[in-house]
Amino acid sequence: MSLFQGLQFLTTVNDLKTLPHEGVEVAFAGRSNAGKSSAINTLANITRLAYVSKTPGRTQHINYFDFGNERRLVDLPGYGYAEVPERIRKHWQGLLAQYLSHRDNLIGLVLIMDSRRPLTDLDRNMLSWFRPTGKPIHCILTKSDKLNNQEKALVLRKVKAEFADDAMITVQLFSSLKKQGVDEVEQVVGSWFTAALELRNELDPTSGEANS
Ligand SMILES: Nc1nc2c(ncn2[C@@H]2O[C@H](COP(=O)(O)OP(=O)(O)OP(=O)(O)O)[C@@H](O)[C@H]2O)c(=O)[nH]1
Ligand SMILES: [Mg+2]
Repeated sequence: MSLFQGLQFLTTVNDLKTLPHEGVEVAFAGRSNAGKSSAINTLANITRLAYVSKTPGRTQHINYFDFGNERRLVDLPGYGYAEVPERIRKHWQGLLAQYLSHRDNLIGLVLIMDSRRPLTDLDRNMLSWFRPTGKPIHCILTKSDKLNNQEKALVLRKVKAEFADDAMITVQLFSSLKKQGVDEVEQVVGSWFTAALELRNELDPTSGEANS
């Protein structure tokens, strides 16, 4: 069975103090309405695993999903939604900064961006908090079904060029609508988990059963 096919909802948390202690996790971050929840549903091949809404700013919690073997996916609250009151926006910004820069369980960041407007200032904030950790980042340019082939090639080239000097950052196009790009996400995220679990087994050979 492919990695995402076994994905199940685990829990919802509202602050950093209640994050699970165990497991390794990959976080999905992105502007509100960029298509995070849709991407998670498409990857898992389940229509209503993560909540998709036409109203931006819907995901205002940290949702945990489980792949099995203590591997988790974290759906972070979308940022940049203007209708959210300033005080709440500040709160989540601070929380995201803390989470991305200090969370030990986190092994990689999937940054979801609308392929029509990637790398906004807020996306760059996320990158600036996470890049110092040295952990890998995979940029997913969503809603690629809205672009023609030439536009797709152009945006892919543009975003790749931004990070040409950083081997820890990879980029791909994705469409939840057309289910395009699923294999590539699987391959990248799968390789992160494999590397993390191998490292854990090297450090603690008694944890080997978690890698079966
Ligand atoms: N055409 C097209 N529309 C998409 C795609 N992915 C998401 N959408 C639409 O974009 C809107 C937002 O999608 P969500 O998945 O809820 O976005 P989100 O990033 O989870 O948003 P928040 O929860 O507010 O942070 C919905 O109307 C989706 O149907 C895609 O690949 N193609
Ligand atoms: Mg969402």
